[in-house]
Amino acid sequence: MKQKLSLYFVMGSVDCMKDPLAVLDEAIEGGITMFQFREKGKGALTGVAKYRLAEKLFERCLAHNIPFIVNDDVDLALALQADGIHVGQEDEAAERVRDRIGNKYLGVSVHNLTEVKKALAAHADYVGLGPIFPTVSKDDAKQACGLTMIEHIRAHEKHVPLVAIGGITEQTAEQVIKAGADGIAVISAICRAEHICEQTKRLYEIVMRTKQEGDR
Ligand SMILES: Cc1ncc(COP(=O)(O)OP(=O)(O)O)c(N)n1
Ligand SMILES: Cc1nc(C(=O)O)sc1CCOP(=O)(O)O
Ligand SMILES: [Mg+2]
Repeated sequence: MKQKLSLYFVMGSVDCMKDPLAVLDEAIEGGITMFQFREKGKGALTGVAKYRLAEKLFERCLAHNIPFIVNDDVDLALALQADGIHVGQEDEAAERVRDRIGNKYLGVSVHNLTEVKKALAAHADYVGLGPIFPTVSKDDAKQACGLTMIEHIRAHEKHVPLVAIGGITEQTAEQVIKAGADGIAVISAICRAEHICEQTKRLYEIVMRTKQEGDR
């Protein structure tokens, strides 16, 4: 799991400045290790249109052996037979989601150590900690928790697979991994890049090099 979390790309049509399929293709070519379909926000697709887009993005991931995770929508994840689901503290309860999805991947958003322990008790496969830095991609994001929260959680839960999210860029990725995250989850660092493939390659290289330097 920790390897899969290394460069976790989160995206929906609203985040993209061009065709989401083209964005995903370039990100895959650049080396993403996991993908989350997060169709959310003003102008997001719903119903059949959402399903059709998810289906096409999933096909791309399947062809390249990239785990395809659905954000929030457990019914969609089950209908597509996706690889997993990501839920937050205000979504369907993690225990119930675990019951519904069997052994598919379950990711849970956390903001502190108490929530990490609860997520582990619900048999989450990984936790998503954020926002580490201020973000432009989530309207209802909490206050940034900074690198110290990664260090704090890692000091108390040495083995939990943890991906950091929120405002992470090429400039901050190294510090995030050094603080103890197993990977970075990003929207804008990839979606807003002028050259998506090259930018993704740079992020991948930073994460992998920093993990190797730390023997992880
Ligand atoms: C990897 C990852 N971590 C955290 C989140 C945030 O989930 P949530 O708090 O449920 O907020 P929404 O993304 O649903 O707006 C995430 N999606 N992915
Ligand atoms: C989807 C999401 N969840 C967050 C959390 O704090 O749980 S922050 C966030 C948005 C991440 O996008 P960007 O890389 O553009 O900052
Ligand atoms: Mg959610």
